[in-house]
Amino acid sequence: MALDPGQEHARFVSWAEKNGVTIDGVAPARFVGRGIGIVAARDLKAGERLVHVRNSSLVTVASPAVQGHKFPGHVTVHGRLAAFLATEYEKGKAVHKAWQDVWPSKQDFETTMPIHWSKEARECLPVTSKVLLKAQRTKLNSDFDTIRPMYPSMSKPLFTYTWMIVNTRTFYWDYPDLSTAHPSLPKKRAKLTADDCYAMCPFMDYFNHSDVGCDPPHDKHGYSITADRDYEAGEEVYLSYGTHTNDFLLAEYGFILPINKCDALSLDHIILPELSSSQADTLKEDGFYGNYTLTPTSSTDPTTLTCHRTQSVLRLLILPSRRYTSFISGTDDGSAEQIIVNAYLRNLIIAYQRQAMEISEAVDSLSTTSNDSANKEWIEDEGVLVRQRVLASQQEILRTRWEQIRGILNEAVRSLDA
Ligand SMILES: C[S@@+](CC[C@H](N)C(=O)[O-])C[C@H]1O[C@@H](n2cnc3c(N)ncnc32)[C@H](O)[C@@H]1O
Repeated sequence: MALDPGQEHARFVSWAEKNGVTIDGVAPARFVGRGIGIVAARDLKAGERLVHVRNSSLVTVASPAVQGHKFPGHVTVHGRLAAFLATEYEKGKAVHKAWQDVWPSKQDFETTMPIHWSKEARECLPVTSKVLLKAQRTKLNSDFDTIRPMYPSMSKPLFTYTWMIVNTRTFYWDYPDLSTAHPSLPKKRAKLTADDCYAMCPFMDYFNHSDVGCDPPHDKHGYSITADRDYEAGEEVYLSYGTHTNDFLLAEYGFILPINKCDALSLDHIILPELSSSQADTLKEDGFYGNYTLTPTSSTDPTTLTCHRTQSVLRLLILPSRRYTSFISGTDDGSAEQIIVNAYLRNLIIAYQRQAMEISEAVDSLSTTSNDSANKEWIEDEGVLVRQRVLASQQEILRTRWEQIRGILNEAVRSLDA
């Protein structure tokens, strides 16, 4: 159900409309469990343009206000935007104050974003989320270290907050006038990487994600969002942030979808320890080391469960190496050995099921007394009840994710047994 979002959102919408955002037929609303999102304010037809955000309303490293900070060349785009927002944040009259006022609070992030969870709760994350989180923390720390000499008084908690705002609220932007956009950006479009292409986009950052939703295409004039289907007044309108698994969404955005057609599980932590060092070398040489996925399926054809890479590594593990070679070279489809490959995969999945049960039990026994769950000042101030509420919401998301994982593994075993 769409609830009234509050006065600060009405103020922001009016600020946005005066600052290059055109809004038609949609409005911000509060949704239980999803914070603020976008609701259809009237019946909408597929293809109708709902939002347009002018190029000059975006905040990118090419925006004059960000360029004004003269960040040294080695500061990443993510770091520049986070430092810019952090310096703006404490100004009572910041240009983007109305926008800032509608962002999630530090406390919201400390509840939902795994980077802020206790070590004990982080230990209960799926392996893929843990790997992403480690990379996220490394990037954040490195960005803070490069920024600190310019702003010695900038606090790490504030920088972490604005860094997470950038992480959860930016869109892919590849600068229409790239050759003059910013001296630290490559001059040729082909040289741009995803790490260069961040834009903060007012109003568009209200949209929540779904695996099926509107796309946010952009051109030199800015971003447009059109309805991907008909909507009835009162329905939530989602964007698709991309083809993301729930483990990715959890680490990078602090939520999971109840049903996610893009979901998949990594089998790396189950398969890689089985490899001898020479098998690992062979796979690296052939470009088949890691990235082994299990795709949810209700099909009784077990070959739809795993990707070609997984089928390849399983063959290297249990068959003579020439059988592996003929499989990866495509001279043999491997069907003669499929039964023993499936049996081996089944054993690996059973081992994964045991781990999933153990971690689910650890989630149930998480407690508010863990060493570092009490180190957030605001939680200390608010006392035991808040700490319990924060923990309960982290446990709920972890329980749900592990139930999903167990469901995928059970389906896989059923499919292999069929
Ligand atoms: C771009 S913002 C969307 C607006 C945000 N809900 C807010 O309150 O400002 C992305 C954040 O919204 C939340 N979110 C997005 N899609 C969601 C979904 N389907 N379910 C739950 N939370 C979602 C997550 O907290 C995510 O980090």
